[in-house]
Amino acid sequence: MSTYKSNDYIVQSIEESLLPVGYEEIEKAARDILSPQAFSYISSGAGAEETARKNKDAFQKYSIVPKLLNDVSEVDTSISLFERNYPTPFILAPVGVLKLADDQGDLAVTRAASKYNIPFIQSTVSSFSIEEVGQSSGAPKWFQLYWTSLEDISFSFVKRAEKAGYEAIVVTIDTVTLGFREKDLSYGYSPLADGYGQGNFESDDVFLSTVEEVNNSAIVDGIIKNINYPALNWSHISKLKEKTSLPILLKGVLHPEDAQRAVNLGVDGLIVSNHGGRQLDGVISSIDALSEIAKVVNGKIPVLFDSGIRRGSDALKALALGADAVLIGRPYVYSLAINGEKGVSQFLANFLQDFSSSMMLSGVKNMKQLQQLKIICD
Ligand SMILES: Cc1cc2nc3c(=O)[nH]c(=O)nc-3n(C[C@H](O)[C@H](O)[C@H](O)COP(=O)(O)O)c2cc1C
Ligand SMILES: CCCCCCC(=O)C(=O)O
Repeated sequence: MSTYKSNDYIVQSIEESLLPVGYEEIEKAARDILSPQAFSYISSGAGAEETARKNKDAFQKYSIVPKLLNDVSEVDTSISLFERNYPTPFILAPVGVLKLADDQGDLAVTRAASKYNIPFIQSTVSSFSIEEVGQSSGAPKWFQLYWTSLEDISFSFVKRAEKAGYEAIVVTIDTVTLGFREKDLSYGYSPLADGYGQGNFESDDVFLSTVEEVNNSAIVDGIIKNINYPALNWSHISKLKEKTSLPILLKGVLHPEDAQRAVNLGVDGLIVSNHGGRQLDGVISSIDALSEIAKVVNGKIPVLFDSGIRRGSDALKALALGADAVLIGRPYVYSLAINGEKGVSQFLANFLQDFSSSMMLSGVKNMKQLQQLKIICD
């Protein structure tokens, strides 16, 4: 369903109110459920968490200027991306090690996503394999690639994703090495060591042929060695283009010149993101980076956005500032921790209600009108 009438979802929300409604309450409930280490891994940012804070604060600088009396009795939230129609402009961001939040991890998330036909981007370091996630539900699936130091492993993942029916490859470019995450370091904690991030690796023949012994610690060491790849550069993206016919998106773009170069190279889409403040601390908030990048790209390829989306009005601002679609991250991970598949499903119902109400209250009834919505910056 892509057209909403007033309060389509709210009835469902009240009947199934197992999940807190507001983001802060959801985060608090997840904190109460998860171990301190797990909560810290999900919630924290790198360094002094300056960027993680900026992501949140920056949204408040932007104000919506509604234009009213436009008969919004029905709003159409549908979009089209890579020649496919989607009922909403939302996508679930790639999040590794989801078993940390719930035993069913990626499987629970994709089942919830399928109810709303929302694409799920599976992480390279997912808890389940491409094949398991591929078969878990009818949700559209994209694959997020951490380039590996042994290229054959990267290409093996891409081929497996193609075979399993995935519809796009998202190359994360901001994680050539892991950010300095002070809280995780203080705890001495890595969810990889708990075995939560090896779904794709333990089922990959090319990777397994590189480890001396097939046991947990060899696999974990192998993953860490492989996903740290500081040599990543534009030539790898060109090479990937030759290897797959799937659309390729770059995730983690913040500089307009990188956006321009990606367009020139024939990349199919960009994700403006600072990885939720988890990589380089001190970088620009994603929302502050968005408009300039959208301007440079000028509609040539889709510009997606993440980092800091918590509510419908945040999504509204990002879409009005030039995003073609928006990725949701931490809110669905906390909802998963609180109530598994049902938690994610409930969160999405509330989020969609919030978003469609926000459209109505802004006086816009479709994505085209949303792109024209006036936003002022303090
Ligand atoms: C626990 C966690 C794990 C993540 N794992 C990945 C990952 O494997 N690959 C990736 O590209 N991004 C990963 N991200 C970043 C998200 O895709 C997204 O950019 C980020 O969550 C956006 O910030 P927000 O959640 O604050 O909105 C992860 C984020 C979190 C919170
Ligand atoms: C400790 C393993 C890290 C894998 C990378 C997952 C990720 O992107 C993140 O932000 O965390």
